[in-house]
Amino acid sequence: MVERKRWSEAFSDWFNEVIETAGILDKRYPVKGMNVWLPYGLKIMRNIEKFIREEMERTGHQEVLFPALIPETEFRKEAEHIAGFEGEVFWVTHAGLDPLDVRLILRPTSETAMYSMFSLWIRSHADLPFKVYQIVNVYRYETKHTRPLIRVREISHFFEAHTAHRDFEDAERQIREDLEIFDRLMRKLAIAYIISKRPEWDKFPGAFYSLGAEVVMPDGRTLQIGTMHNYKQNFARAYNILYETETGDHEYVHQTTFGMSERLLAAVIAIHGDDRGMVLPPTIAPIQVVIVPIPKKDAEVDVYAYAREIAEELKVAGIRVHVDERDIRPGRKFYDWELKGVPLRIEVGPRDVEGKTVVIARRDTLTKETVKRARVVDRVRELFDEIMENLHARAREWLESHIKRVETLEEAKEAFEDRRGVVEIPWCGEEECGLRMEEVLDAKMLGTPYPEEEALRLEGKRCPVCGGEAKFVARFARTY
Ligand SMILES: Nc1ncnc2c1ncn2[C@@H]1O[C@H](COS(=O)(=O)NC(=O)[C@@H](N)CS)[C@@H](O)[C@H]1O
Ligand SMILES: [Zn+2]
Repeated sequence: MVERKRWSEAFSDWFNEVIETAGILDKRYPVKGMNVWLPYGLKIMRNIEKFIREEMERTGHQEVLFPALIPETEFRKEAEHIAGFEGEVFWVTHAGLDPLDVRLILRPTSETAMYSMFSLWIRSHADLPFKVYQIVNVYRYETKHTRPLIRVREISHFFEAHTAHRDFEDAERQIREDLEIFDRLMRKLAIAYIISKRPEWDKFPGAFYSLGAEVVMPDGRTLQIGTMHNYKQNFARAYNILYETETGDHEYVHQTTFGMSERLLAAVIAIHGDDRGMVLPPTIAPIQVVIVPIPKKDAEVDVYAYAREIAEELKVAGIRVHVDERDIRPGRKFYDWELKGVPLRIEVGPRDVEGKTVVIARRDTLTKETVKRARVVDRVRELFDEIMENLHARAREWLESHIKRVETLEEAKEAFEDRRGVVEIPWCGEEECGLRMEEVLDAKMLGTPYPEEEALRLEGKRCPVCGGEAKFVARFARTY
């Protein structure tokens, strides 16, 4: 197994270098926190979005597209939401030379753009459940250290699903559906994750509760790669979103949202990558198989024709394949495609042409095997499945080896010094004890495991701050 770069000083350098050299983003754009998507990176992101759209289709969410500019009057309707985002929005104050009479904000997320329209669109129980989503760029004036894909000021692939329901129970059903959608998506990316219910003091502004999905990055810090929020009727009251019930009464709808972004790609790059660069799951790789002809001078066989014939057969089989005919050394080609994370490389030399064989090299295990020409398509497909299994197993092993259950703050501090990751501590549930633990550990409380039943084994356990009976397991981590 190739030694992975683990710790922050190596990992963040590795990450920034891969983003640049593998052709994902160009960070030289002259606005801080805003980057240019390069063709290869954009193709990967589009493949991820394809799976998101499939899930939206499967679960009856309709795609919409809202304006990016929101009038201040709309933005200021829900008190908690304003408080949460006021310091994070970009303002548009002029059109041409004229100051605007109503200032506009660039959407940081689209609740305040959508919900006045929901109020016009939703009239009756027959309109519910109402389920829409969009994948757009949103803008947040992040003041912490910006990082490509991870913490940007223009989130260029912001997925936001917004739903409305007749009651709390149906909104809860939607949250369960979001968790299932997310789990199916994570399987496609071979990513292992945990879901935590955010503490009261760290919910999404305007939410009744928030769930966060976290992965553990190679430097041991966690990255939030998805969130689901139950808003109850908080926004419906502020935006007057009412529906007529079967008995003719009028009720405020219950709402939820579900959000993800290009952080999904950050997680794929970070978690599956190794010292040679990216390792892409075949599900989202723009090129799934690269064929490298290896000519020998004065050998009369034509390795290029053989390579093209194999490429054609793979293409017809629906596999994304590329023949690298550049006039450079094969070793240089191997380097380039390994950096770009292409899951399989097929090498063909004169001996392969004569023997009707090919050599297939796996990117995830860096192993090679010789395969009969006639078996190429079948073997490639088998290897894709093996690679997905292997990547998912490695991701799960990594995650599970970075979650530690302790009983005291001292043990927690040791755990963080040792390998960071997620530390689970018994907790009484009182806010001041939670905040105290964050302070002592210099870490954020991710929340409590969700669904709760997974986490018990608390009998007799005490809160390490107040000594009170522990009712919850609290998760802490150093986060991005
Ligand atoms: N600055 C950022 N850069 C990249 N991704 C981000 C950034 N801020 C948030 N995200 C991602 O966007 C997801 C949704 O953002 S959020 O604030 O948690 N939730 C919302 O905005 C809700 N309205 C759901 S759409 C987060 O889970 C996180 O994965
Ligand atoms: Zn306590």
